[in-house]
Amino acid sequence: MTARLDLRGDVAVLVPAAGMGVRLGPGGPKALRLLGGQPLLVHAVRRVAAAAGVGCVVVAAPPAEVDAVRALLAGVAPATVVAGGDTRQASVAAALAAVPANFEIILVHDAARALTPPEQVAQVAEAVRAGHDAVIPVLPVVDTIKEVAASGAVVGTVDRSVLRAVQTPQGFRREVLAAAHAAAVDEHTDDAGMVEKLGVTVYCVPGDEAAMKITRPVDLVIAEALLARTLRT
Ligand SMILES: Nc1ccn([C@@H]2O[C@H](COP(=O)(O)OP(=O)(O)OP(=O)(O)O)[C@@H](O)[C@H]2O)c(=O)n1
Ligand SMILES: C[C@](O)(CO)[C@H](O)COP(=O)(O)O
Repeated sequence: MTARLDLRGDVAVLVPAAGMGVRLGPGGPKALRLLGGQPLLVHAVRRVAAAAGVGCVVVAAPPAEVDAVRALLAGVAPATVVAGGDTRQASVAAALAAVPANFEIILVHDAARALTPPEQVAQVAEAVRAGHDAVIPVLPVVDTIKEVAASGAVVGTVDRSVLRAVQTPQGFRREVLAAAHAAAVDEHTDDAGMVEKLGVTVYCVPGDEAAMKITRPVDLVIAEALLARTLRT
C-alpha cells in the first residue's frame, strides 16, 4: 500500500480520464481498467502527484463514475474530480474550469499514459516555467511512414527525420490553454494542436517510452511488462 501524497506546488495537472477505450475492447471505461491489479487512473495520478511542483490535480471522470473515482483516489492524492465530456477536448475544458485561479502553469495528461514517470511531468512543467508558452514531450518516429491513397496505392515515402510522436503531459501557460479552448471551433486530439491554431510556438522536450499510451490490447501487455520491470528495479 502506497501512502497518500500531499500536493505542494504551482502547477495544476488536468487528467482526462472519461474515455470509453473503444480500441482497447470491452471492459468498461479505460481509465478504470486494471494494470498490475490497479486502475490505470491510479497509476497515472500517483505518478503525477509525485512530480516536483505539482500542487493541484483535476481528473475528468466518466460522468457515471464520478463518485467511484473520488473514492478510488481518496487514498492516492487530493484530486478534484469532475464529470468529463463526450470528447477528450470537452473533458479537458471541464477540468480546466475547476482549476483554482492561482495556478498559472497547467499540464494536461492522459490517464491512458498511466506509467509516465514523474520526472517527465516535472520536466514539462519546468520548460513552461522557463518561459515557453506551450511544451510537449516527443519521441522520434521509428517506422518508415508512407502516404497512401484511398485505393491502397503508395503516394510516397515521408521524410520521418522531421516527424515526432507526441506524448503527454502537455504543458501550457494557463492563459494560452484557456485561449485555445475558447477559440476552438473543431475537435482536436491534443491541446497543443489547438494552441498551434492560435499561432503560438509549441516547444518540444524529450519524451519517454514509459509514457506510451495504452490504446490497443497489445499496449496493456507491453505496459504490464514495463510495470514489472519498474517494480524489479
Ligand atoms: N470523452 C473523452 C475521451 C477521452 N478522454 C481521455 O483522453 C485520454 C486519451 O484518449 P484515448 O486514449 O484516445 O482514450 P479513449 O477515448 O478512451 O480511447 P478510444 O478512442 O479507443 O475510445 C484518455 O485518458 C481518455 O480517458 C476523456 O477524458 N474524455
Ligand atoms: C494527446 C495524445 O495522447 C497525444 O499523443 C493523443 O493525441 C490522444 O488522442 P488520440 O485519441 O489517441 O488520438
